[in-house]
Amino acid sequence: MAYQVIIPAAGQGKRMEAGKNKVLLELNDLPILIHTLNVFQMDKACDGILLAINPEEEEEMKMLLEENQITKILAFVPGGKERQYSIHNALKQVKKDGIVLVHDAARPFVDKELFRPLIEAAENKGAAIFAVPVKDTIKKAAGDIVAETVERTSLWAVQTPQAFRISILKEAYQKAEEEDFLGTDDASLVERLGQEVVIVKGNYDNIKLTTPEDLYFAEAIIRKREQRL
Ligand SMILES: Nc1ccn([C@@H]2O[C@H](COP(=O)(O)OP(=O)(O)OP(=O)(O)O)[C@@H](O)[C@H]2O)c(=O)n1
Ligand SMILES: C[C@](O)(CO)[C@H](O)COP(=O)(O)O
Repeated sequence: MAYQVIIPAAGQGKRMEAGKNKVLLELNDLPILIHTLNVFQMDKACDGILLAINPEEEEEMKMLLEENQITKILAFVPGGKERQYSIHNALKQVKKDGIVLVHDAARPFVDKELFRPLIEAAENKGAAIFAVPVKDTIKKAAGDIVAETVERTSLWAVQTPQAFRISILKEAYQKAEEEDFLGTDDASLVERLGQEVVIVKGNYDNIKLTTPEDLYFAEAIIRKREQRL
């Protein structure tokens, strides 16, 4: 059940329109990055964190981690131009075999109590991802004209963490680099090996903070959690 986790945190947050890396924005007086790192800092099964950062933010990030007693960092690695390249830089530092998770720093509400089935699926089948059933109707378009309504029952909105046997993820990233393939998630690289990827149902709270509206949802999720305490 033990795992290492790669956390990409080197984005620019352009869609958040905050003029800075969105994971440095504060939620409830704590940077989004710290909310996310705390999940893994507190998870006994997490052996270590490999954090991909923008080198220009290294000093600020290291100070935040020290202030918040994040002690499980195995490596700080330089982010790349794309999310995939940031993760690849971190993956190169992952030494031992076993299970690795990849989790967006921009998803602070992930529930570690749901990790067990995800990790067990990766241990048994090699690759597993969190996802939730799509709630909206999805259509393909040609320009602004509907081309097709996609049958919804087989559609999932994919999240992170995504969990992999380290050897499989390394092979997938190697192939993607050799073939100059760029995917929007790690599982898409693994699928290109012909590897089965298991879907494990996540929860709708595990949103990726991407656009300004997501911060409203984030405040509501925090309030809901505070009411439970
Ligand atoms: N070159 C990149 C791009 C993204 N990320 C990280 O990958 C996660 C998911 O990416 P996304 O939500 O797209 O973040 P940004 O790239 O910052 O957002 P935008 O596309 O709006 O700039 C985030 O935690 C982000 O920090 C990264 O480490 N390196
Ligand atoms: C990996 C991911 O979070 C799964 O939904 C998503 O694809 C990341 O997309 P982004 O545009 O890099 O945020």
